[in-house]
Amino acid sequence: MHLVDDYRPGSGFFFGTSARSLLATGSAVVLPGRGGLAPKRADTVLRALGPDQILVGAVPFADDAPARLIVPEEHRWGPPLPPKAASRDVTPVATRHEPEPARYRLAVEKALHDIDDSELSKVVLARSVRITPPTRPDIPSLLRRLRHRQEAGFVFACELPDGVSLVGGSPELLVSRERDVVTAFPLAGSRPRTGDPEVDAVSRAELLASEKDRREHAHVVDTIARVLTPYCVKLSAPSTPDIVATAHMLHLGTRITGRLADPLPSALELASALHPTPAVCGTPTATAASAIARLEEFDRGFYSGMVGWCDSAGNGEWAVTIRCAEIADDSVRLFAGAGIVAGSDPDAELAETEAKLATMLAALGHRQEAVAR
Ligand SMILES: C=C(O[C@H]1C=CC=C(C(=O)O)[C@@H]1O)C(=O)O
Repeated sequence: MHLVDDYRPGSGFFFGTSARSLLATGSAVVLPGRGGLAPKRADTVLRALGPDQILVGAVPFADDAPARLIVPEEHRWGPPLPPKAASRDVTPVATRHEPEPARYRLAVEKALHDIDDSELSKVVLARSVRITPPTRPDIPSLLRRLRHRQEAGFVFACELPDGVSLVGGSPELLVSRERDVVTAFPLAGSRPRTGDPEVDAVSRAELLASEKDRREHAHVVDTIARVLTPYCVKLSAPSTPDIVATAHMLHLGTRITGRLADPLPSALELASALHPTPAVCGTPTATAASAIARLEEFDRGFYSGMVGWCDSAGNGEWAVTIRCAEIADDSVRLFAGAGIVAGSDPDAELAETEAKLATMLAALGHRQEAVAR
């Protein structure tokens, strides 16, 4: 028995790292407010919290979409969630794409023109896939299987209005704050991981040597450093990225750490100052956000937002809401995106989003039917 087994669909929240797990239930306070505004208002709520109270939830990608931030009735911390391998009987599943893969490719081509013709340097273009599983997935089992594919990252579940559960296994830390120490660990620049050690060794080397991927990565590191600098007395980041591996992907990643100045901002204030980073939006942010609104054909919802917790002292952890799905009674909607910069190849970006979608699909026990291009 793990505390995840007490997760209550309808009113639960779970956030697990490799160090510990957090389970929250009920809602003493539901914060009003849309996307970007909700975390700003939350600061007043944070200051009014009792010493044992926390705030948990998820913020969507778009500034004008409603956030889901709550003060739960109760919460418990526990040991890390033990991983569980998915069943070996992986079944193919019919998928509905938004947009169709060929249109996604076209959107990448249009983004490449925008990058040539305007101040846009990077834009993250996403796609969504809807599947209809025979029964609604059981959240504790799904979280255990996601943990198996994401041992170093974050697994989360958050109940949204209208009976929808947001569930995912994200490899990316947006920001954490513990006393006066702030950490961000942005990822950008990717290759699919095959599981064949020789092929993956070549991909790792290629990724580290790729000028295009290093540029795509640098946009995120530079922006995060620029946003965090005014809050810090000291901030450092290695000049060369590392490789962060998940079950399905290899990413370039850079751990950024800093010492915060007084008065200490809360983890939520830092997260909302950073969101949306160029790992999910682009550079410059406003130009990339309008390119996304023009080129993507679906509503991102909570995908590419942030999910996490913050306590009354302002400590907390917020992950980037990727490798996730919105689960409803009759369907499951998965999301994945890829960063586009000058030199990106539309076919490779489409393949990258497919590999990213495999994280959730495999945890759900499925694989996608071959995608027609
Ligand atoms: C936007 C996603 O991934 C981000 C995180 C890691 C690598 C990324 C990339 O290489 O494009 C993306 O920036 C996603 O998984 O949907």
